Amino acid sequence: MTAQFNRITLIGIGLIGSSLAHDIKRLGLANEIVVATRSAETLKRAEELKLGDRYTTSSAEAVKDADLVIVSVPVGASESVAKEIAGTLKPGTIVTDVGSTKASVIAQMQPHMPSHVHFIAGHPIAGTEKSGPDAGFPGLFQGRWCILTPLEGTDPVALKTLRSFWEALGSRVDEMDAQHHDKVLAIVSHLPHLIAYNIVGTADDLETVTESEVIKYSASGFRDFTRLAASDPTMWRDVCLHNRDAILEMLARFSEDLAYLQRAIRWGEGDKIFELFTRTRAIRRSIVQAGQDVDAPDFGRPHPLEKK
Ligand SMILES: NC(=O)C1=CN([C@@H]2O[C@H](COP(=O)(O)OP(=O)(O)OC[C@H]3O[C@@H](n4cnc5c(N)ncnc54)[C@H](O)[C@@H]3O)[C@@H](O)[C@H]2O)C=CC1
Ligand SMILES: O=C(O)C(=O)Cc1ccc(O)cc1
Repeated sequence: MTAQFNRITLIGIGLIGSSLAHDIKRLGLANEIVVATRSAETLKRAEELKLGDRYTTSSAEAVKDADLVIVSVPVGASESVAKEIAGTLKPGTIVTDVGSTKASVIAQMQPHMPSHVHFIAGHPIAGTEKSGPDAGFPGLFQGRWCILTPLEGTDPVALKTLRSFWEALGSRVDEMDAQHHDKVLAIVSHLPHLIAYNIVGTADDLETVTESEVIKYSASGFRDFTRLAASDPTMWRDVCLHNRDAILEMLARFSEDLAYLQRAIRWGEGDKIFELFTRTRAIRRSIVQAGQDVDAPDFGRPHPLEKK
């Protein structure tokens, strides 16, 4: 089978970049993978893991002659990468990213992109709490959604090519505008991470319960939060700063709803508590029914209700 791309350049080779490298190699999607990252130490590790065919700390060098460039760095580093690569991109290259926020990444990158390339921002809704080149694994994107946020005037052929790249990795692809993406992700991903960071921080600050008791008796509820709260601090600091408005809106809603629950508990309003818990239980059922329960043993297989 012929490769979909001759040369794919991966800028940033942490969890997402290295997972992409594993799959591009495994599925033969490129004749050559070029790996670029800022630190020489990370680059050396990527080479030891045989994630690419060529390695460089110069992003400008790495993108020369690339057909597809995928930027997988913390969202706050997007502008510096865009500036670095702008001068060496060849005509027709598709430039994309995987950042967890989209409006800010577009604002940082788009102005620097020469008119002869196709810049289309994207976000695979797949990951773990781990980071770095050792954290990646083949199959991360299988059965998961990838959201593309094309702009007015985005070339439909380039969009189709990028879509089929993600589909080749086993992802399902949706398109939406960047602002809407940022709102949706603020509630389904960013707020849960902030709640996790906060609850684990609260437990850490308690004077009347010791740290060893928290660890010893942590039922799965708390344990699930500690997994999310172990996520990369640089990445999540950047998400907070670069999806500020949507996150603040969701935090305000969350605080109001928490106050409602607090009041119901204070006044012994069992019916209100019961009604809320019944409603939320149904959401979990819908996730399972939609084939989005990633912990299920058959996750990633095409869902029977999904039209191919
Ligand atoms: N971790 C996750 O579960 C997911 C992360 N994302 C997004 O993917 C992007 C990458 O995240 P991870 O791979 O998890 O992070 P990571 O921390 O594992 O890797 C980041 C990589 O970027 C490199 N880097 C940082 N600044 C750079 C710069 N200025 N120039 C070149 N390389 C630079 C680092 O050396 C490292 O190789 C982030 O934007 C994140 O929001 C998207 C989906 C899931
Ligand atoms: O580890 C988890 O549960 C995640 O939620 C991973 C994740 C983190 C950030 C994203 O933008 C998308 C997915």
